[in-house]
Amino acid sequence: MRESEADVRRAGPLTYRGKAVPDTTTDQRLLDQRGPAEWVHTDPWRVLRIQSEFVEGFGLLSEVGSAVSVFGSARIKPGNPYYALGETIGGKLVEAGYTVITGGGPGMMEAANKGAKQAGGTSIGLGIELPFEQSLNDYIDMGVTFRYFFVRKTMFVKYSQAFVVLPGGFGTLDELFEAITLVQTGKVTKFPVVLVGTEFWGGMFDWIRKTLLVEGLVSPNDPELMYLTDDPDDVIETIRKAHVDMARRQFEAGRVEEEGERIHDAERADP
Ligand SMILES: C/C(=C\CNc1ncnc2c1ncn2[C@@H]1O[C@H](COP(=O)(O)O)[C@@H](O)[C@H]1O)CO
Repeated sequence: MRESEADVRRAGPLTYRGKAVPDTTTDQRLLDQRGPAEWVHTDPWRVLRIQSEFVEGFGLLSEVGSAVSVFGSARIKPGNPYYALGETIGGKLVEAGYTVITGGGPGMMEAANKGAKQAGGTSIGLGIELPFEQSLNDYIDMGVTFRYFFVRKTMFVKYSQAFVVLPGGFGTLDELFEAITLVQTGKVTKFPVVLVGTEFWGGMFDWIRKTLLVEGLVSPNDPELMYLTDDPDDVIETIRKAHVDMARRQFEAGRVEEEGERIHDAERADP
C-alpha cells in the first residue's frame, strides 16, 4: 500500500508516520516564535560564539603564506621615531616574503601594517572588541575583530613563523610573555621572538638576567628565548635564518620518519 503525503513526513534524516507526524514543520517552529532570550547570555551559548570565532579565524588565516606577527603600543603616534621603525620593519618583512599580522589597532600596529601595505604585501589585522569605539586601521587588507582575547592569541601563534615585539605597554608585554611561556613550557615549538629597541627593552633584559636568573626563577637558557636588536635588517635575518633551520629540521624529521617506515615495511615483508 502506498503512503499518502499526509501519512508521512520526512524532516531531514527523520521520518514520521501516521499519528507521529507533527502538526508543524521544523522551519515553522524556528521561524514562527521568538521565545525567551536570556539563554544568549549563558555559557553554553558563549561556547558556540567562541567556536564561531575559531571558525572565522581559521577560515581567514589558513591560506595565508608565511607570516610574522608584529606587536607594539597602541598609543605611539605617527611622528614618533618608533612609528617609523615599525613601518620599516613591516616593509622589510614583506620584501623578505612574509605576510604581516598585527592586532589591527592604532600606533605600532598601524605602523607595521602601513609599511607592509606600502611595500605591496599582505597586511592583516586581528582586532579585538574593546569597551570603547575602535576600528581596524586603514592599512589592513584582511581583518577579523575578535570578541575573545584568547581566541585571537591562538591565531597569532598558529599562523606566524615569528613574533616581532616593538616598544609597548601592558598589552605588548602580555603578548611577549605569552609567547615566551608557550615556548618555555614546550607547548609550542621554539620560534623566534625578536624584541626591537635595545634602549627600551634593555632594563627588562637586565632584570631577567640579574634577578630572575640569579634567583633561579627561570632556567639558564630561558633568556635566550628572546633576541634583542635595534637593526631592522637583523630582525629579518634572524627570522629568515630560524625559518630555514626549522624547515630543515622538519624535512630531516620527515626523512627519519620515512626511513623508519621503510625499514619497518621491509622487516614486515622479510621477518
Ligand atoms: C589604547 C587605544 C587603543 C587600543 N586598541 C587596540 N587595538 C588592537 N589591539 C590592541 C589595542 N590595545 C592593545 N592591543 C593589543 O595589545 C598590544 C598593545 O598594547 P599596549 O598596552 O598599547 O602595549 C597590541 O600588540 C595589541 O595586540 C587608544 O588608541
